Amino acid sequence: MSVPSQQQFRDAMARLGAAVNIITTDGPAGMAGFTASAVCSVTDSPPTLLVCLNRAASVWPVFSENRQLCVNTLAAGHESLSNLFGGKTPMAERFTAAEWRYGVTGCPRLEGAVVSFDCRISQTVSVGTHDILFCEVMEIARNDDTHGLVWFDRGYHQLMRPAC
Ligand SMILES: NC(=O)C1=CN([C@@H]2O[C@H](COP(=O)(O)OP(=O)(O)OC[C@H]3O[C@@H](n4cnc5c(N)ncnc54)[C@H](O)[C@@H]3O)[C@@H](O)[C@H]2O)C=CC1
Ligand SMILES: Cc1cc2nc3c(=O)[nH]c(=O)nc-3n(C[C@H](O)[C@H](O)[C@H](O)COP(=O)(O)O)c2cc1C
Repeated sequence: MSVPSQQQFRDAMARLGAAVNIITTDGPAGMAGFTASAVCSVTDSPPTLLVCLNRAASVWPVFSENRQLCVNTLAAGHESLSNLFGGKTPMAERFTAAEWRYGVTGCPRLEGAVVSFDCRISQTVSVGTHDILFCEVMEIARNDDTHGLVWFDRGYHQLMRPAC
C-alpha cells in the first residue's frame, strides 16, 4: 500500500460532510474574513474550537496579528456569501454583501448565522501548509429559526430543521 497522493486525499476528504463557516477578524491589522470547513470542537473546558487556516491565504497575516476571530456557521441561503469569502474577492466587497453585528471581541458577527462564536486565539500550531488556530470561546450568539448548510461532495446541501 502506498501513501495516498494529494488528489487521493482530497477525493477522500470530499466525502466528509462539514458545516461551512465564515471566519472573521478585526483588530490592529484590520478586518478580514474567509470561508472554512476545517472547524471543529476541541474541549468544552475551557470552551475551545479549532480552525485550520492555509498560511498562503491572503488573510493569514491579519489573523496572525489580531489574535481574535468570530466563527460564523452558515445557514441555508448563505451559499453565495460562502463563495464570496472563499477566495479572490477584494475584502471590502466580501463584507458589503451581508449585515454584521459586533460581540465582545469586536470581530464581525454575521446576522442570520446558525451560530456565532466570538473567540480569542489561545494557541497556534503549524502542520504542513496550514496553521491550526485554537480558539477560546468568549461569547456565543445563537439563531434558532434558521436551517443549516453543509459542504459535501464539493457542493452545498441544505439541512432542514423540522421545528423551524
Ligand atoms: N482545509 C482547507 O484548507 C480547505 C480548503 N478548501 C479550498 O476550497 C477549494 C475547493 O474545495 P473542494 O471543492 O471541496 O474541492 P477539493 O478537491 O479541492 O477538496 C476536497 C476536500 O479536500 C480537503 N482539502 C482541499 N484542499 C485542502 C488543503 N489545501 N488542505 C487540507 N485539506 C484540503 C477539504 O476537505 C475539501 O473539501 C479547495 O481547492 C481549497 O482551496 C476547501 C475545503 C477545505
Ligand atoms: C467551502 C470552502 C471551504 C474552505 N475551507 C477552508 C478551510 O477550512 N481552511 C482554509 O484555509 N481555507 C479554506 N477555504 C479556502 C479559503 O476560503 C480561501 O483560501 C480564503 O478565502 C482566502 O482566499 P484569498 O487568499 O483569495 O483571500 C475554503 C473554501 C471554500 C469554498
